[in-house]
Amino acid sequence: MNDRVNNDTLDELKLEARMGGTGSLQAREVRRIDVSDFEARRAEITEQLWSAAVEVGFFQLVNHGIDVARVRQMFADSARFFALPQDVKARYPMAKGTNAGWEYRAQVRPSTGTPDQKESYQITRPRMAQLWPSEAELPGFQAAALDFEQRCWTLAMQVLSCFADKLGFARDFFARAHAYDAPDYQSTLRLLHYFAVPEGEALPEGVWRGGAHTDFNCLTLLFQRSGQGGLQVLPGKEAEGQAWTEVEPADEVITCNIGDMLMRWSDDRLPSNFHRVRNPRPDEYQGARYSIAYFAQANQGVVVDGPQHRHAPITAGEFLTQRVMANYGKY
Ligand SMILES: O=C(O)CCC(=O)C(=O)O
Ligand SMILES: [Fe+2]
Repeated sequence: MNDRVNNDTLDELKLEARMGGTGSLQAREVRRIDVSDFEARRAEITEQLWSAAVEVGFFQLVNHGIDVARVRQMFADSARFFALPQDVKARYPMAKGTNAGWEYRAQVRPSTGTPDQKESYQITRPRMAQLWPSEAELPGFQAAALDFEQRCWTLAMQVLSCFADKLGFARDFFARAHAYDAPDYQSTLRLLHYFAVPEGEALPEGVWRGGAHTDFNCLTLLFQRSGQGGLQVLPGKEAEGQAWTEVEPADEVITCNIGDMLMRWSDDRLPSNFHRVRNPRPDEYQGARYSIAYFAQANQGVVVDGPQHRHAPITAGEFLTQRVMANYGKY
């Protein structure tokens, strides 16, 4: 590792550690970008995605081609998974650093120092040996999840192809960097379940459903359910101000955010952004919250190197290891 890379990591960690406070709230427009008729409207869509990404760092896709019935089915499958007995889920544990398998109240963000009030099941296709629940435990689950994951990849690659055009890369540059059938593919579909808060109870100060963080990857597609709010975001360029914006959930839209890997790959033109999931207030729906995230992150052996080489080249595999180490001190 050279000095420049080390400094990047330290600066990011310092910033992350400062993000644990409540901050303030600020209404901001969350741009909705219609991606229907994608090939015919590519030029227009590219401009809209690029300006939302550069100016804000998060945005929403509508008419994105993943049918809402399919999204709802995936949420139903996710709920079926999390409803399995604990000892069944425990047969499919996530090994550290693999982004594959089940974890329970385990993720501690540097911003909070306390475990997020959630469980998750992550699917990273090449690492799933022994990690799929059996057909007897959860009929149809594996096939449905794989189908959904592939749809997410296709959509993420469409969005990234627009960024490739603007960055001066070949249009299929990111699709090759995230090659679907490669053994070192490491993009992840993550099912999330945030626990219900018992009626009349409030979680203690400093405990979050999801502590503030940036994502490490290139692009995140985040699916949320109407009525299950709590996501708050901070535009990348305004991180220091700590004025958070609430994102209203809706079944039909996909909230996207830029992650640290694409920030680096774009020579920092596309900012990653902090986000978090707050606890429900006593006057709000306090039941369980489910969300689904697809993290597009380049295959392990691919070298991340921006068009203007602002940062030292690094493989996507090393980059992720470094981010995990910086945040958690171990891999
Ligand atoms: O559940 C959400 O809305 C956000 C999840 C998230 O940010 C993550 O898993 O990285
Ligand atoms: Fe995230």
